Amino acid sequence: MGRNNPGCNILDPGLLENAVVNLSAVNEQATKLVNSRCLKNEFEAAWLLKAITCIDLTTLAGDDTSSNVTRLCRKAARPLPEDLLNYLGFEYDADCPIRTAAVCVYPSKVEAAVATLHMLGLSDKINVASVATGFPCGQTPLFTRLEEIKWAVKQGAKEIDIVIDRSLVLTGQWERLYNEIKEMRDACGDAHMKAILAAGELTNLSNVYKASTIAMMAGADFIKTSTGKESINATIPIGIVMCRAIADYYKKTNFKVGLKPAGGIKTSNDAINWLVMIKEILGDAWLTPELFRIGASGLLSDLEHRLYQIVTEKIGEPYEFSMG
Ligand SMILES: O=C[C@H](O)COP(=O)(O)O
Repeated sequence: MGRNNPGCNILDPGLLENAVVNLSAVNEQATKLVNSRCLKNEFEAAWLLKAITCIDLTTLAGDDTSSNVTRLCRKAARPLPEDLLNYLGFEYDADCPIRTAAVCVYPSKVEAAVATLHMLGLSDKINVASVATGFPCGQTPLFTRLEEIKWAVKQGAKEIDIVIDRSLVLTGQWERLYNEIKEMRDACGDAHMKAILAAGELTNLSNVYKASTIAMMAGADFIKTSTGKESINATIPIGIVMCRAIADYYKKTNFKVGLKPAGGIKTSNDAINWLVMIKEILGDAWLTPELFRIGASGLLSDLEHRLYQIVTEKIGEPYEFSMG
Protein backbone atom coordinates (compact mmCIF):
# COMPACT_ATOMS: atom_id res chain seq x y z
CA MET A 1 0.00 0.00 0.00
CA GLY A 2 1.14 3.55 -0.68
CA ARG A 3 1.48 6.35 1.81
CA ASN A 4 -1.49 7.32 3.94
CA ASN A 5 -3.78 10.17 2.89
CA PRO A 6 -2.53 13.29 4.72
CA GLY A 7 -6.05 14.78 4.53
CA CYS A 8 -6.67 18.49 5.10
CA ASN A 9 -5.82 20.36 8.30
CA ILE A 10 -9.25 21.88 8.49
CA LEU A 11 -12.64 21.13 6.99
CA ASP A 12 -12.44 23.04 3.70
CA PRO A 13 -15.98 24.10 2.61
CA GLY A 14 -14.63 24.78 -0.90
CA LEU A 15 -14.36 21.03 -1.40
CA LEU A 16 -18.08 20.63 -0.82
CA GLU A 17 -19.15 22.97 -3.59
CA ASN A 18 -20.04 20.12 -6.02
CA ALA A 19 -22.34 18.47 -3.52
CA VAL A 20 -25.51 19.11 -5.52
CA VAL A 21 -26.32 15.85 -7.28
CA ASN A 22 -28.53 15.61 -10.35
CA LEU A 23 -30.35 12.36 -9.60
CA SER A 24 -31.69 11.71 -13.08
CA ALA A 25 -28.27 12.29 -14.66
CA VAL A 26 -26.71 9.85 -12.19
CA ASN A 27 -29.39 7.25 -12.87
CA GLU A 28 -28.94 7.67 -16.61
CA GLN A 29 -25.18 7.23 -16.29
CA ALA A 30 -25.75 4.12 -14.14
CA THR A 31 -28.03 2.59 -16.80
CA LYS A 32 -25.47 3.32 -19.52
CA LEU A 33 -22.65 1.80 -17.51
CA VAL A 34 -24.40 -1.49 -16.92
CA ASN A 35 -25.69 -1.78 -20.49
CA SER A 36 -22.61 -0.59 -22.30
CA ARG A 37 -20.53 -3.67 -22.70
CA CYS A 38 -20.24 -6.90 -24.57
CA LEU A 39 -17.05 -8.73 -23.66
CA LYS A 40 -15.34 -11.55 -25.54
CA ASN A 41 -14.59 -14.54 -23.30
CA GLU A 42 -10.84 -13.96 -22.99
CA PHE A 43 -11.39 -10.31 -22.01
CA GLU A 44 -14.08 -11.32 -19.56
CA ALA A 45 -11.69 -13.84 -17.96
CA ALA A 46 -9.09 -11.08 -17.56
CA TRP A 47 -11.63 -8.79 -15.88
CA LEU A 48 -12.72 -11.57 -13.56
CA LEU A 49 -9.13 -12.35 -12.55
CA LYS A 50 -8.62 -8.64 -11.90
CA ALA A 51 -11.74 -8.68 -9.73
CA ILE A 52 -10.30 -11.53 -7.63
CA THR A 53 -7.14 -9.52 -6.93
CA CYS A 54 -9.27 -6.61 -5.70
CA ILE A 55 -11.44 -8.58 -3.26
CA ASP A 56 -11.41 -8.02 0.49
CA LEU A 57 -12.60 -11.54 1.23
CA THR A 58 -14.96 -11.03 4.11
CA THR A 59 -16.55 -12.86 6.96
CA LEU A 60 -18.50 -10.69 9.39
CA ALA A 61 -20.96 -13.05 10.99
CA GLY A 62 -22.06 -13.63 14.55
CA ASP A 63 -20.95 -17.25 14.36
CA ASP A 64 -17.41 -16.59 13.05
CA THR A 65 -14.79 -18.81 14.65
CA SER A 66 -11.01 -18.96 14.34
CA SER A 67 -11.35 -22.03 12.15
CA ASN A 68 -13.65 -20.43 9.59
CA VAL A 69 -11.31 -17.41 9.52
CA THR A 70 -8.42 -19.81 8.87
CA ARG A 71 -10.42 -21.35 6.01
CA LEU A 72 -11.15 -17.88 4.65
CA CYS A 73 -7.43 -17.05 4.61
CA ARG A 74 -6.64 -20.29 2.78
CA LYS A 75 -9.29 -19.38 0.20
CA ALA A 76 -7.79 -15.88 -0.12
CA ALA A 77 -4.39 -17.48 -0.77
CA ARG A 78 -5.74 -19.96 -3.35
CA PRO A 79 -8.96 -18.46 -4.65
CA LEU A 80 -9.32 -20.84 -7.61
CA PRO A 81 -8.81 -24.59 -7.97
CA GLU A 82 -5.26 -25.29 -9.21
CA ASP A 83 -6.28 -26.87 -12.53
CA LEU A 84 -8.53 -23.93 -13.40
CA LEU A 85 -5.76 -21.49 -12.51
CA ASN A 86 -3.30 -23.44 -14.69
CA TYR A 87 -5.74 -23.32 -17.64
CA LEU A 88 -5.79 -19.57 -17.21
CA GLY A 89 -1.99 -19.42 -17.51
CA PHE A 90 -0.96 -19.04 -13.84
CA GLU A 91 0.60 -21.22 -11.18
CA TYR A 92 0.47 -21.06 -7.42
CA ASP A 93 4.12 -20.19 -6.99
CA ALA A 94 5.66 -17.39 -4.93
CA ASP A 95 5.01 -14.84 -7.70
CA CYS A 96 1.40 -15.81 -8.40
CA PRO A 97 -0.60 -12.58 -8.61
CA ILE A 98 -3.97 -14.33 -8.30
CA ARG A 99 -4.81 -13.86 -4.63
CA THR A 100 -7.34 -11.64 -2.93
CA ALA A 101 -6.04 -8.28 -1.75
CA ALA A 102 -7.08 -8.75 1.87
CA VAL A 103 -9.28 -10.65 4.25
CA CYS A 104 -11.75 -8.62 6.29
CA VAL A 105 -12.85 -9.79 9.74
CA TYR A 106 -14.05 -8.63 13.15
CA PRO A 107 -11.35 -7.38 15.55
CA SER A 108 -11.50 -10.54 17.66
CA LYS A 109 -10.58 -12.62 14.59
CA VAL A 110 -7.58 -10.55 13.45
CA GLU A 111 -5.17 -12.69 15.46
CA ALA A 112 -6.30 -15.92 13.76
CA ALA A 113 -6.10 -14.30 10.30
CA VAL A 114 -2.63 -12.87 10.94
CA ALA A 115 -1.36 -16.23 12.23
CA THR A 116 -2.74 -18.15 9.24
CA LEU A 117 -1.34 -15.77 6.64
CA HIS A 118 2.01 -15.85 8.45
CA MET A 119 1.97 -19.65 8.38
CA LEU A 120 1.20 -19.57 4.63
CA GLY A 121 4.10 -17.14 4.06
CA LEU A 122 1.70 -14.53 2.67
CA SER A 123 1.76 -11.83 5.37
CA ASP A 124 3.25 -9.34 2.94
CA LYS A 125 0.89 -10.26 0.07
CA ILE A 126 -2.55 -10.43 1.69
CA ASN A 127 -3.48 -7.79 4.26
CA VAL A 128 -5.69 -8.35 7.25
CA ALA A 129 -8.42 -5.73 7.45
CA SER A 130 -10.51 -5.34 10.59
CA VAL A 131 -13.82 -3.59 10.92
CA ALA A 132 -13.96 -1.34 13.97
CA THR A 133 -15.75 1.56 15.70
CA GLY A 134 -18.84 -0.34 16.70
CA PHE A 135 -19.40 -1.97 13.30
CA PRO A 136 -21.95 -2.00 11.75
CA CYS A 137 -23.86 0.86 13.47
CA GLY A 138 -21.14 3.04 15.02
CA GLN A 139 -23.43 3.77 17.94
CA THR A 140 -20.93 3.41 20.79
CA PRO A 141 -19.11 6.26 22.57
CA LEU A 142 -16.22 7.75 20.62
CA PHE A 143 -13.77 6.68 23.32
CA THR A 144 -14.61 2.99 22.87
CA ARG A 145 -14.63 3.32 19.09
CA LEU A 146 -11.09 4.72 19.18
CA GLU A 147 -9.91 2.06 21.62
CA GLU A 148 -11.32 -0.62 19.35
CA ILE A 149 -9.24 0.69 16.44
CA LYS A 150 -6.07 0.71 18.54
CA TRP A 151 -6.75 -2.82 19.76
CA ALA A 152 -7.30 -4.14 16.21
CA VAL A 153 -4.06 -2.50 15.05
CA LYS A 154 -2.24 -4.07 18.01
CA GLN A 155 -3.58 -7.49 16.95
CA GLY A 156 -1.89 -6.98 13.58
CA ALA A 157 -4.55 -5.44 11.29
CA LYS A 158 -2.94 -3.44 8.50
CA GLU A 159 -6.25 -1.95 7.35
CA ILE A 160 -9.09 -0.65 9.48
CA ASP A 161 -12.62 -0.33 8.12
CA ILE A 162 -14.27 2.29 10.35
CA VAL A 163 -17.97 3.11 10.24
CA ILE A 164 -19.10 6.71 10.46
CA ASP A 165 -21.81 7.87 12.86
CA ARG A 166 -24.67 8.35 10.38
CA SER A 167 -26.57 10.57 12.82
CA LEU A 168 -23.93 13.28 12.29
CA VAL A 169 -24.75 13.32 8.57
CA LEU A 170 -28.48 13.20 9.11
CA THR A 171 -28.34 16.19 11.47
CA GLY A 172 -25.83 18.16 9.37
CA GLN A 173 -23.02 18.08 11.98
CA TRP A 174 -20.27 18.12 9.35
CA GLU A 175 -17.54 19.62 11.53
CA ARG A 176 -18.08 16.98 14.21
CA LEU A 177 -18.07 14.24 11.59
CA TYR A 178 -14.75 15.56 10.27
CA ASN A 179 -13.27 15.72 13.80
CA GLU A 180 -14.39 12.19 14.69
CA ILE A 181 -12.97 10.66 11.53
CA LYS A 182 -9.73 12.59 12.04
CA GLU A 183 -9.40 11.09 15.51
CA MET A 184 -10.04 7.67 14.03
CA ARG A 185 -7.34 8.33 11.43
CA ASP A 186 -4.88 9.13 14.22
CA ALA A 187 -5.88 5.99 16.13
CA CYS A 188 -5.08 3.89 13.03
CA GLY A 189 -1.39 4.88 13.17
CA ASP A 190 0.33 3.38 10.12
CA ALA A 191 -2.65 1.20 9.22
CA HIS A 192 -4.70 2.24 6.21
CA MET A 193 -8.16 3.52 7.02
CA LYS A 194 -11.29 2.81 5.00
CA ALA A 195 -14.27 4.94 5.95
CA ILE A 196 -17.60 3.13 5.62
CA LEU A 197 -20.32 5.66 4.89
CA ALA A 198 -23.32 3.29 5.04
CA ALA A 199 -24.52 5.31 2.07
CA GLY A 200 -27.92 3.58 1.96
CA GLU A 201 -28.73 5.23 5.31
CA LEU A 202 -27.72 8.78 4.36
CA THR A 203 -31.10 9.72 2.79
CA ASN A 204 -29.82 11.22 -0.45
CA LEU A 205 -26.88 11.28 -2.84
CA SER A 206 -25.90 14.82 -1.90
CA ASN A 207 -25.23 13.58 1.65
CA VAL A 208 -23.24 10.69 0.15
CA TYR A 209 -21.06 13.20 -1.73
CA LYS A 210 -20.57 15.37 1.39
CA ALA A 211 -19.79 12.43 3.69
CA SER A 212 -17.33 11.06 1.08
CA THR A 213 -15.51 14.37 0.85
CA ILE A 214 -15.38 14.94 4.58
CA ALA A 215 -14.01 11.43 5.15
CA MET A 216 -11.27 12.12 2.58
CA MET A 217 -10.48 15.52 4.13
CA ALA A 218 -10.18 13.77 7.50
CA GLY A 219 -7.61 11.35 6.05
CA ALA A 220 -9.51 8.28 4.80
CA ASP A 221 -7.37 6.22 2.41
CA PHE A 222 -10.48 4.56 1.00
CA ILE A 223 -14.13 5.41 1.12
CA LYS A 224 -16.41 2.39 1.35
CA THR A 225 -20.07 2.30 0.41
CA SER A 226 -21.64 0.08 3.03
CA THR A 227 -21.27 -2.39 5.85
CA GLY A 228 -23.26 -5.06 4.04
CA LYS A 229 -25.82 -4.88 6.86
CA GLU A 230 -27.94 -1.95 5.59
CA SER A 231 -31.06 -2.58 3.54
CA ILE A 232 -29.53 -0.58 0.63
CA ASN A 233 -25.86 -1.40 0.10
CA ALA A 234 -23.51 -0.91 -2.85
CA THR A 235 -25.59 0.44 -5.74
CA ILE A 236 -24.21 1.81 -8.99
CA PRO A 237 -25.65 5.36 -8.47
CA ILE A 238 -24.02 5.51 -5.03
CA GLY A 239 -20.77 4.33 -6.62
CA ILE A 240 -20.96 7.02 -9.32
CA VAL A 241 -21.36 9.79 -6.73
CA MET A 242 -18.51 8.44 -4.60
CA CYS A 243 -16.26 8.16 -7.67
CA ARG A 244 -17.06 11.78 -8.55
CA ALA A 245 -16.19 12.88 -5.02
CA ILE A 246 -12.88 10.98 -5.30
CA ALA A 247 -12.14 12.60 -8.69
CA ASP A 248 -12.95 16.09 -7.33
CA TYR A 249 -10.77 15.48 -4.26
CA TYR A 250 -7.91 14.35 -6.52
CA LYS A 251 -8.26 17.48 -8.67
CA LYS A 252 -8.03 19.72 -5.61
CA THR A 253 -5.42 17.89 -3.52
CA ASN A 254 -3.54 15.69 -6.02
CA PHE A 255 -4.11 12.70 -3.71
CA LYS A 256 -5.75 9.50 -4.95
CA VAL A 257 -8.22 8.00 -2.49
CA GLY A 258 -9.51 4.47 -3.14
CA LEU A 259 -13.06 3.16 -3.45
CA LYS A 260 -14.43 0.02 -1.80
CA PRO A 261 -17.94 -0.99 -2.77
CA ALA A 262 -19.25 -3.61 -0.34
CA GLY A 263 -22.51 -5.27 0.46
CA GLY A 264 -24.55 -7.47 -1.84
CA ILE A 265 -21.90 -7.83 -4.56
CA LYS A 266 -22.41 -11.46 -5.46
CA THR A 267 -22.09 -12.08 -9.20
CA SER A 268 -19.42 -11.83 -11.87
CA ASN A 269 -21.63 -9.32 -13.63
CA ASP A 270 -21.75 -7.14 -10.48
CA ALA A 271 -17.95 -7.24 -10.23
CA ILE A 272 -17.50 -6.25 -13.88
CA ASN A 273 -20.00 -3.39 -13.50
CA TRP A 274 -17.89 -1.93 -10.70
CA LEU A 275 -14.62 -2.39 -12.59
CA VAL A 276 -16.11 -0.72 -15.67
CA MET A 277 -17.36 2.17 -13.53
CA ILE A 278 -13.91 2.72 -12.06
CA LYS A 279 -12.32 2.65 -15.51
CA GLU A 280 -14.88 5.05 -16.99
CA ILE A 281 -15.00 7.60 -14.17
CA LEU A 282 -11.61 7.43 -12.46
CA GLY A 283 -9.47 5.81 -15.15
CA ASP A 284 -6.99 2.92 -15.32
CA ALA A 285 -4.82 4.30 -12.51
CA TRP A 286 -7.54 3.25 -10.05
CA LEU A 287 -7.81 -0.31 -11.42
CA THR A 288 -5.46 -1.73 -8.83
CA PRO A 289 -5.92 -3.19 -5.33
CA GLU A 290 -4.07 -0.13 -4.04
CA LEU A 291 -7.09 1.98 -5.02
CA PHE A 292 -9.98 -0.35 -5.62
CA ARG A 293 -11.40 -3.12 -3.45
CA ILE A 294 -14.58 -5.11 -3.53
CA GLY A 295 -15.79 -6.11 -0.07
CA ALA A 296 -17.61 -9.39 -0.49
CA SER A 297 -18.37 -12.59 1.36
CA GLY A 298 -20.02 -14.52 -1.47
CA LEU A 299 -18.62 -13.20 -4.76
CA LEU A 300 -15.65 -15.51 -5.15
CA SER A 301 -17.65 -18.65 -5.81
CA ASP A 302 -19.55 -16.99 -8.68
CA LEU A 303 -16.26 -15.77 -10.20
CA GLU A 304 -14.96 -19.34 -9.98
CA HIS A 305 -18.12 -20.73 -11.65
CA ARG A 306 -17.97 -18.18 -14.46
CA LEU A 307 -14.25 -18.74 -15.10
CA TYR A 308 -14.89 -22.50 -15.21
CA GLN A 309 -17.66 -21.88 -17.72
CA ILE A 310 -15.41 -19.69 -19.90
CA VAL A 311 -12.56 -22.22 -19.85
CA THR A 312 -14.60 -25.42 -20.36
CA GLU A 313 -17.56 -23.96 -22.28
CA LYS A 314 -19.89 -25.84 -19.95
CA ILE A 315 -21.67 -25.07 -16.73
CA GLY A 316 -20.03 -26.95 -13.87
CA GLU A 317 -21.92 -29.35 -11.63
CA PRO A 318 -22.05 -28.25 -7.96
CA TYR A 319 -19.75 -31.15 -6.89
CA GLU A 320 -16.99 -29.80 -9.20
CA PHE A 321 -16.50 -26.72 -7.01
CA SER A 322 -14.97 -26.28 -3.60
CA MET A 323 -17.26 -25.49 -0.68
CA GLY A 324 -16.10 -21.89 -0.26
O1 LIG B 1 -17.48 -5.33 4.13
C1 LIG B 1 -17.99 -6.21 3.48
C2 LIG B 1 -19.42 -6.56 3.55
O2 LIG B 1 -19.83 -6.81 4.85
C3 LIG B 1 -19.67 -7.77 2.71
O3 LIG B 1 -21.04 -7.83 2.41
P1 LIG B 1 -21.66 -9.14 1.73
O4 LIG B 1 -21.66 -10.19 2.81
O5 LIG B 1 -23.02 -8.73 1.30
O6 LIG B 1 -20.79 -9.57 0.59
